[in-house]
Amino acid sequence: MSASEIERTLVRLAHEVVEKSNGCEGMVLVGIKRRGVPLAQRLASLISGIEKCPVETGVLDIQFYRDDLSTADVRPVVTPGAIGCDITGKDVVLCDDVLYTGRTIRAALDALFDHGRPRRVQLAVLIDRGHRELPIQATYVGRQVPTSSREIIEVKFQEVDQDEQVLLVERVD
Ligand SMILES: O=P(O)(O)OC[C@H]1O[C@H](OP(=O)(O)OP(=O)(O)O)[C@H](O)[C@@H]1O
Ligand SMILES: O=c1cc[nH]c(=O)[nH]1
Repeated sequence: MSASEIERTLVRLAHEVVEKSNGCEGMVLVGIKRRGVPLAQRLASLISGIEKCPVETGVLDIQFYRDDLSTADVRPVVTPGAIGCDITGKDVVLCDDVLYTGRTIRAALDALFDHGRPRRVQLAVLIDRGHRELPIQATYVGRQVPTSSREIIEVKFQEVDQDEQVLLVERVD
């Protein structure tokens, strides 16, 4: 995906979030580090522009220790720290760049509920590449990309990578 395709996709996702949520009252977009954070901030800004109301954002810091991208033996490590917003009673939209096995989102849900009790939690991802290992599904998907387990989706955002594109690359062992 080029920068303009990413932009168009985010505009569509923002409209979908507003439509499904019937506005943005009580909404908090929580980004998963690293690239979920700019995703949440950009969507919040777009939603805010559509609805003419402020939209809060937060951050969850979840990192994985894993030897490769396909094994089930991964350990999510949630970095304790402020999420940066109050989520109790709120309509939380978790945001991440890629949805793959679903393990990051499972860890994110655990971490989220350590911070409070949201009214509802939805999930927005830029890319769903399949290969789920847990029963997790995104509410909002930018693009479904069928992949083989030898392939990797590389999302590059200006804020993190000083580049803006999505690539499908072959994994090198
Ligand atoms: O569904 P899963 O199998 O958990 O994979 C998805 C996660 O993998 C990527 O993060 P990564 O671990 O590569 O960290 P990074 O974004 O900090 O590079 C991506 O940003 C998602 O958070
Ligand atoms: O292909 C993948 C799988 C997990 N996370 C990514 O960023 N890309």
